[in-house]
Parts: sequence; C-alpha cells; structure tokens
Amino acid sequence: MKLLISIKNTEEASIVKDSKFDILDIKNPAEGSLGVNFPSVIKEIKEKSPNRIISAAGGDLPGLPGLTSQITFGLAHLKPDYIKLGFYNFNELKTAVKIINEAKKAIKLSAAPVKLIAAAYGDYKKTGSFNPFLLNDLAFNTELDGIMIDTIDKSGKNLFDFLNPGELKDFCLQAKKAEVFSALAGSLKFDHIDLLKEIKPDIIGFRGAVCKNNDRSSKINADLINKLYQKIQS
Ligand SMILES: O=C[C@H](O)COP(=O)(O)O
Repeated sequence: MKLLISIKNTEEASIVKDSKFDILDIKNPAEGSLGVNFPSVIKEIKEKSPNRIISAAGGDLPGLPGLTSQITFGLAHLKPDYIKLGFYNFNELKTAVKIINEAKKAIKLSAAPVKLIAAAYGDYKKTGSFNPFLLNDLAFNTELDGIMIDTIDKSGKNLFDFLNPGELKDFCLQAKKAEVFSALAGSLKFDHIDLLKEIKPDIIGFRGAVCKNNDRSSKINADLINKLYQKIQS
C-alpha cells in the first residue's frame, strides 16, 4: 500500500522534503476536493522535489471532454507522473469514456509519459455525480492507468461514512482484474489504516489527517506524515 500525500504550495514541498511517503500529489484544496493548482506552482514544486513521484490533481470536473482534454494537455506539459481527473456533477459512462479517450489523446499529443487516473467520489449520490463502481467498467473500456475513490465533502465525514469496507474491497479487486491500480482517499484517519490494510488498495491518499489541527486547509506537518508512514509499515 503506497502512501500519497497532497500538498498545495512550495512551502509545503519544503516541509515534506525529508518525509517518508511514496507519491507527492499537488492540488489546490481551495478549489475543491481535486482542485487543480497553478502551472507555476506545479513547476516549482517539481523542481524542488526531483526525486519524488509526482501526481497532479486536475479538478472536480463536469462532463465536458473538450475542457478536460485541455486541462490534461496543460498539466501533461508540466510532466507529472500522474494526472488525476475528478468526475463531478455528471454520471453517464458514455461521457466518461469520451473524456478518458480524449484525455489520453491529449497526453499523447504532449509526448509526456504521464499516467492517467480517473477519480469518482464516495459521496456521489448527494450531487448526482459519477458512480465510483462504474470506474471498473471505464477501466475495461479505456486505456486508464488507475482508478480512485475520494470524497467531495471535506466538512467532517470520511470515505467510510459513504461506502462500506466490503464495497471498497470489491472495488480494489475489480481494479486488479481490469489491470489498473486502485487508490482510496477521503478524509482518511490514522485509525483507518488497519481496515485499509484488509481492503488492500494499491494507494491511499491523505491530507487532512497530516495537517495541523486535522484541517486540510491549514499547513501540512512532517512529523504526522512520518508517523503515518510508520503505521502503514508496521
Ligand atoms: O488525494 C488525496 C486527498 O488529497 C486526500 O485529502 P483528505 O485526506 O484531506 O481527504
């Protein structure tokens, strides 16, 4: 189980410089769950973190293939290892297939070796957004590299308030069958680690629980990241 840590600026890149984790995710929490950050910020963080595997959030995106492919094209030029696209406020599989096919074309056009992750939200029902259990169908029908479940609502509830461990385990098993990696996030806590070890996603994503006062809009904390990493290894 690899640990992904989301950061928002170059100051946080310095804070986590010596911390142990596997993927450095760059997002803009002020613009949503998978808020997309500014090109200059992503470029600077990449330069400051030469030995890190980098992921870039692409936004909580409506079902618009043109818009999504342009965002993907722009991000791909910054050469992250992964781009994560959030499926928000639309729910048709056909639209999702078109989005991923066009995003893959945009990546090829950029000539950067970027992997693509489609993300849906555990609390999808509240907003009529894309059902995360359709991500496996999407993976079978496209050239996706990974699928992820996060949450859109970061105001107190977490992933397990919306989906049960059995559903999440099945999601991860289906991802293996589709030969893509699985990732889980959504206000996860230290206390969820044992359960997550049973569910066996390939990647777990954290921010809030490793920020000062458990507040994802405040500053990331290196000691908390190291403690979390140790707990995952134990
Ligand atoms: O991609 C992972 C997310 O940034 C996790 O953030 P969170 O733990 O605050 O929900």
